[in-house]
Amino acid sequence: MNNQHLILNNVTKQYGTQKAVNDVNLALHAGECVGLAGHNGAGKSTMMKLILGLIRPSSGSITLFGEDISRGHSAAIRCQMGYLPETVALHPSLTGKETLDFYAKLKGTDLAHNHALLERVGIAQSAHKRVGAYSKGMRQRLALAQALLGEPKLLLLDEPTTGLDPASRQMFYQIINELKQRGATVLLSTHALAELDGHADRIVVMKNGHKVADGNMHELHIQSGLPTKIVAQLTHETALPEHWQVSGCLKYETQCAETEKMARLHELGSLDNVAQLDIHTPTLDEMYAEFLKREDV
Ligand SMILES: Nc1ncnc2c1ncn2[C@@H]1O[C@H](COP(=O)(O)OP(=O)(O)OP(=O)(O)O)[C@@H](O)[C@H]1O
Repeated sequence: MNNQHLILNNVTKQYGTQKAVNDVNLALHAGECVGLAGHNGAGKSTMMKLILGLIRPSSGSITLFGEDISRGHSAAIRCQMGYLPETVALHPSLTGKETLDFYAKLKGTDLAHNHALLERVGIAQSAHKRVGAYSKGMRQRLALAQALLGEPKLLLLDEPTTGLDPASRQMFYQIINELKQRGATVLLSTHALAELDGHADRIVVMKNGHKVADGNMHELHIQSGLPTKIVAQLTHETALPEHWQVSGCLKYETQCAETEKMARLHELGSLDNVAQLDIHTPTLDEMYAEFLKREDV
């Protein structure tokens, strides 16, 4: 069975002379959480709007759940999607429950599930409070509940954790995990890159409308070309190749491409020779900075 929920095939979206999304290819699979990173204006929101069918591609095609949606979505496809926009405008005089009921009616989902949904995002006790009296975190939780209506198979979240406290972020990623386990696909854009480590299965980096990197942490490390640093404290004097530099008493360090790491470790010989070993891989922020330095786009 094809587990690709979404396929973007050479998708470009042009406004006048500017290409907000430029020849992007992307496939998202069932049960996958993909982080979408990029500076302001990189094309992240435009990509989400294209997937949602709010705008149409200037060229290229988009396939969602096996259906070509480049010229519009069917109602059946729309029901399988959930969207949390970057800025959520909720009516301040409605209560949390009334707000969710309103969106459920729009989406045609069963209102009977709404209380459980409010419980799931942790605001059931404030269900009858006016949204105008909610904190920013509570409003974001309510907006997330709205996006979860009807158990969507594809969830698009535009900077969902901005302004959330650590406990709310944790709850948020817990819900994403549950969705993934049920086979849903999550595409999440963020500026808080470090947060994606451990939560996103893959990260896509956008620059000036182009996709400049795509992969899991290990693949991004290889794509970035940044070195891995290995520091070894040995138990006794050992002859090592000259790319190992002395950095202390019986302490050696070397830098190499990620793909050479295992070969370098083998050079240390038996593990009995090694008292301590530290392997430093670049952080996601360092890799991201490296991708954005590239001048080819
Ligand atoms: N409707 C529009 N008309 C003209 N230009 C647009 C339109 N929408 C987006 N753009 C341009 O397309 C580029 C990409 O914008 P987009 O909103 O997709 O970026 P983004 O990565 O989501 O940025 P941010 O992180 O600031 O939300 C920007 O240069 C923007 O000015």
